[in-house]
Amino acid sequence: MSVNEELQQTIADMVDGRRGILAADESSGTIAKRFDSIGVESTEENRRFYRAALLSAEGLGEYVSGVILFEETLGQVDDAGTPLPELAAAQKIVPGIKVDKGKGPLPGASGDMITYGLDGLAERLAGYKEQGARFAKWREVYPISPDNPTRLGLTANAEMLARYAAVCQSHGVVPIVEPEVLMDGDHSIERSAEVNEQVWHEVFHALHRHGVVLEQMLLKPSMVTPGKDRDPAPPEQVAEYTMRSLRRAVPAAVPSINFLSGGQGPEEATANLNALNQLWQAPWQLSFSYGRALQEPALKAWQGKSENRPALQQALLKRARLNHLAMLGDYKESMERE
Ligand SMILES: O=P(O)(O)OC[C@H]1O[C@](O)(COP(=O)(O)O)[C@@H](O)[C@@H]1O
Repeated sequence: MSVNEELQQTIADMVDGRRGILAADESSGTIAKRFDSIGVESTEENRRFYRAALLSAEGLGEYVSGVILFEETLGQVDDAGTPLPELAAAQKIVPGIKVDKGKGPLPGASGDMITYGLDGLAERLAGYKEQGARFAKWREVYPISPDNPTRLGLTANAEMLARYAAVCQSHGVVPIVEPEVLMDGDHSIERSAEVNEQVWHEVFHALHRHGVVLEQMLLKPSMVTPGKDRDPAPPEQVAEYTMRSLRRAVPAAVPSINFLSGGQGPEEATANLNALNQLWQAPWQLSFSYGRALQEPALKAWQGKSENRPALQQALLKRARLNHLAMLGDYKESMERE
C-alpha cells in the first residue's frame, strides 16, 4: 500500500458517522492521578489489567472506531498473551499512539506552554507502526488568562502541531491534531469562543504552510464552554458557540472533529455532543475522543478489584453507547437511568 492509500484506509476505518475514539493514553503522571482517585496504585500490572479490560469489553467496536494508547500499552499483552493493540483491532478498533512527550513553559511567553517530542519522531513512528499503531496524537495546551494565550503562544504551538502532523503523514500515520484550550479559570463562554477561534485559525494556517493534507487528519479540539469556576452553560449554548467558532476557522475538508472532554462530567460531555449533532448539518463528522468522560464510571466500577472487571466493562460500554447515540443526535437524559 502507498502512504496515501494507508492514510485513506485509516480515515475510512475511523470515520463512519457512528463511532468515536477512546482516549486511553494517559501518561504515567495522569494515570497515577486517575488510579489515586479510587485508591489504586499505578503499577505496570494494574495499568495492564485495567487497559486490557477496557479494550476487551465485548461490543466496544460498535461504538468506538479508534483507541489512543500510551507507549507502554502498545507493548503489553493480555492474560492470554495477545498484544493489547491486537485486542483492539480484533473489535475493528484502530490502535493509535500518543507521540508527544509532555509539556512545559514556553520561554518568552509567560503563562503559555509548549509540548516536547519532535526530535526522533520519524524513527519512533516506524517502531510504533510495527507494533500496530495506524494513527498518532499530539496535544498542545493553551491556558486562558487575561494575557494568555499570547501571540507567540498561538504561533509556536500551531507550528509544533503542524510539524508533527506533516511527519506523521509522510510515514502513513494519520495525525490527530489536538489543541486543548483549558477550561481552568473563571472566563466567560465568549472569551472561550474568542480564544478557541484564534487557536484554530492559527493551527490551520500552520497546517496549510506545512502541506498537511486536511482530508487525512482528525481534529481534537475543546468545546467552547465557560471556565470551570463558573456554572456550566446549557448544552444548546455550548453547541451554538462551539459550532459558530468551528465554522469560522475549520475547513470543511477535515473529515471529523473528535472533541476532548477536558474536565466536563461524563453526562455533560454526552449532552453537549448530542446538542452539537442536533444543531444543524455540519460539514464534518462531530464525534468524541474522550478520556475522562468515557473512563470515569469504569474506574469507579473497577475499584482495583479483578472481580469487578465485568462491571468496569459494562460502565465503559454504557458511556460509549450513549456517546454513539449523541453522534446521531438521539441521546436523551432519561437514558442515563435505563
Ligand atoms: O496529560 P496527559 O497524560 O498527556 O493526557 C491528557 C489526556 O487528555 C486527553 O488528550 C483528553 O482527555 P480528556 O477527554 O480526559 O480531556 C487524553 O487523550 C489524554 O489522555
